[in-house]
Amino acid sequence: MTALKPILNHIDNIPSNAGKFKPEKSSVYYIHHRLRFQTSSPKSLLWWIVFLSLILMLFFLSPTSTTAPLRRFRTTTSPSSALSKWKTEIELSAKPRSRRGHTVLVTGAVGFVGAHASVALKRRGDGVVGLDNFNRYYDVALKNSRKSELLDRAGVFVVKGDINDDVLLRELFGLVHFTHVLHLAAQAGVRYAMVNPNSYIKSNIDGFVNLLEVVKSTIAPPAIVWASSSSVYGLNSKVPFSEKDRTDQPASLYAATKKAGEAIAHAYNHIHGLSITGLRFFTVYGPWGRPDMAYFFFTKDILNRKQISIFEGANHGTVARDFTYIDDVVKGCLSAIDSAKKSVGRNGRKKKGEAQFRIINLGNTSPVSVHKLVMTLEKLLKVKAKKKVVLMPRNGDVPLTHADISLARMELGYKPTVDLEMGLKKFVQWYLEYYDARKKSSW
Ligand SMILES: O=C(O)[C@H]1O[C@H](OP(=O)(O)OP(=O)(O)OC[C@H]2O[C@@H](n3ccc(=O)[nH]c3=O)[C@H](O)[C@@H]2O)[C@H](O)[C@@H](O)[C@@H]1O
Repeated sequence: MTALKPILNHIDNIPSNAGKFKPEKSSVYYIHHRLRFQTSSPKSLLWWIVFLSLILMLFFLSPTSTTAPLRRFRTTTSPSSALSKWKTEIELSAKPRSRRGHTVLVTGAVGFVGAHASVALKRRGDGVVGLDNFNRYYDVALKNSRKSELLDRAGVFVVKGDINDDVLLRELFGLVHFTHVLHLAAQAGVRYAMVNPNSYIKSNIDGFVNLLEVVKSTIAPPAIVWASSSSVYGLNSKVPFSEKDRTDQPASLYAATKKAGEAIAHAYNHIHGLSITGLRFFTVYGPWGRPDMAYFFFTKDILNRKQISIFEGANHGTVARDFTYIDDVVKGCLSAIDSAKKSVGRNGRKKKGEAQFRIINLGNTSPVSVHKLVMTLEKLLKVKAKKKVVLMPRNGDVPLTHADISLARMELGYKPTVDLEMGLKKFVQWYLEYYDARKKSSW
């Protein structure tokens, strides 16, 4: 294993900036030197064959390997024909129906908002390519279902890959001239940051920077629209939350990484002339939603007669969220794409003028308490919940979110139309159908 170390280190240490990649002289020399030195006896020759096969196996199976585009083609067909099929599918999916249509790369395409937004873009005639790493933060079967039942049906091709894989990103941007990137790939969830803090840094900071690095060095960089979060308002107590309010008191690491994302976006806008719009989503919910969110697991637990915890603030203070229905958020994303101005920098060179930079709230602007959320679910599910009221733990949550959406109205013509009762009705209908069908198919 010590002999493997230099090579494994080399694979793990691929720099995030493509173009800077050079094989490390020392490790190549080391292997070469050891090979020459040790192949003198037949026994050591055998060991070296085993050793080299091991390395090759590790190299091709490693999830972060730079051979990502090639690894996809361990199929029955030859690698080159599978590669050209992959490229053709991407090009086909990227093609807008009309000359005025956009060509959008959607990161996090099998995620909740990503899947809905990709389908909406494709349906109205834009070209769409999805990118997603299908990670295991929550049920991968649900992600696969979003792919097969929503994206495949709409004709959106999804590349399986990570935003940290700059080789793959460069390949995609080399293949397709994207006019826009809808960047939704992220580590979501406020409370999970207590369990796995590094995943937030890896996706929301490293991944975002990697994407921006690749985008900024393309010949004609696309405009970027990306998902920030209402959580950046943190301990801000002035309501409703306006984009002008302070956002320097995050209550979770998740919020801190989203706030950092906004600062990073500003730097790339300022230096490289990238057109960037950050959308602060407010507790988005609806069909095909995220199982880690309260409305989703409350539904599951209520149906399973399992106790649920309802958070309340100090002195029995109400905890409430500005729950925003998925269709309203998707409309906001599409308007943000349509109203985005072009980036002004190119080829990584400095900008020639000011590029557009926006941060916009996408909320519902009518907060509802968690108690009311549960009562609505009880009514829709026709099951009484086993409730336990507990003091909101200090692990990322804030007592209240409430969006001021006047900027969204002005910039995007945004107008949310679905209230929590109507939205939950649609969610519950989907939930029962989806899990019922799965139960039946497993019988
Ligand atoms: O809008 C946002 O910025 C964020 O919205 C959600 O975060 P959150 O609003 O905390 O949504 P949930 O985790 O679904 O919680 C909803 C409400 O239920 C409460 N809750 C949660 C869990 C629980 O066991 N009991 C409970 O009362 C929370 O305090 C909160 O008020 C998402 O999970 C984040 O990814 C997103 O960025």
